[in-house]
Amino acid sequence: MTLLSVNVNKIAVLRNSRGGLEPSVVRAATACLDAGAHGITVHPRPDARHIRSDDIIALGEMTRARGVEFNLEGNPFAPPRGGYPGFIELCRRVRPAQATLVPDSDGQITSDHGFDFRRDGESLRPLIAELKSLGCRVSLFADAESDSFDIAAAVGADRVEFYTGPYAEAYGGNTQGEATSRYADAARRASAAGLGINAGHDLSQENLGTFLREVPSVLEVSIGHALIVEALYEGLDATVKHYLRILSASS
Ligand SMILES: CC(=O)[C@@H](O)[C@H](O)COP(=O)(O)O
Ligand SMILES: NCC(=O)COP(=O)(O)O
Repeated sequence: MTLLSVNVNKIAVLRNSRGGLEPSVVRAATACLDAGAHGITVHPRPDARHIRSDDIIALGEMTRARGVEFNLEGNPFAPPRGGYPGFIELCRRVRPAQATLVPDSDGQITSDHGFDFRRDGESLRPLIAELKSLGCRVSLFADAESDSFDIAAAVGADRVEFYTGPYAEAYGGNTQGEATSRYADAARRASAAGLGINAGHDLSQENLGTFLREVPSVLEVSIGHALIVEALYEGLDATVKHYLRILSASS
C-alpha cells in the first residue's frame, strides 16, 4: 500500500498568525500518527512563514521516538541559488529518514516545478552524497514531463517525488485522462531508471484514488494543504483515516 506522510506546514501557518504556541505542530503531527499516518512531512521556506527550525528539531525527536518516517523537504542550495538557509545543516542535526530536495526560488508562494536534471544533476550529486552519508533516503522533486530520470538515478537519488499540481488542476476536466497518462508513463520511466516513486502537491480526498489506481508503483504521498483544510470540518483523526481508506482501496 502507498504510505501517507502528512505535511503539517499549514498548522504552523495558523500558529504563526498569532505568534504564540497554538496550534502545536507537534501535537497535530502526533494526532495524525495516532490516526495511522505513516510519516510526517515539513517544507521550511526561507521566510520562515510556517515551519521553523525549532519545529523541525521537535518533530525530528518525536518521529524518531515513534520510529516513523520524517520527511524534510526544501531547497538545499545556498544563496544566490535561493534555498532554505541551512537546509543541509538541519539535516545534519535532525537526520530525517527522507530528505526531498525541491528547486524552489525564495519568493515562491508554494512549489510549482521539479528539477531540470540535465542542468542541476551535477550540483545535486555532492549534496545527495552527503545526505546519504547521514543516513537519509534522498528524493528529488520532479515533473512528470522530465526526460532525464536516468540522470537523477546516476547522481545518487533513491526516489523522485512527482509534482502533482498539474494532475490536480486537470482532475475533473477534459484533460484529466491525458494528465493521468503522463504521470503513469513517468512512473514507468522512473521505475525503469531504478528510482522509487513518491508524489505530492494538491492531492486531496477527491483526486487521490484515481491517481493511485492509474499511476503504478507510488510508494508514498505527502499531503498537506487539502488534508488540513478537510480536517477543519472533519477533525484530523477522521480525515487521516479517510485518506488511509483511499490508500488501501487504490494501491
Ligand atoms: C514540494 C511540495 O509540493 C510541498 O512541499 C509543498 O510545496 C508544500 O509547501 P507549502 O506548504 O509551503 O506550500
Ligand atoms: N510534497 C508535497 C507536500 O508535502 C504537500 O503538498 P500540499 O498537499 O500541501 O500541496
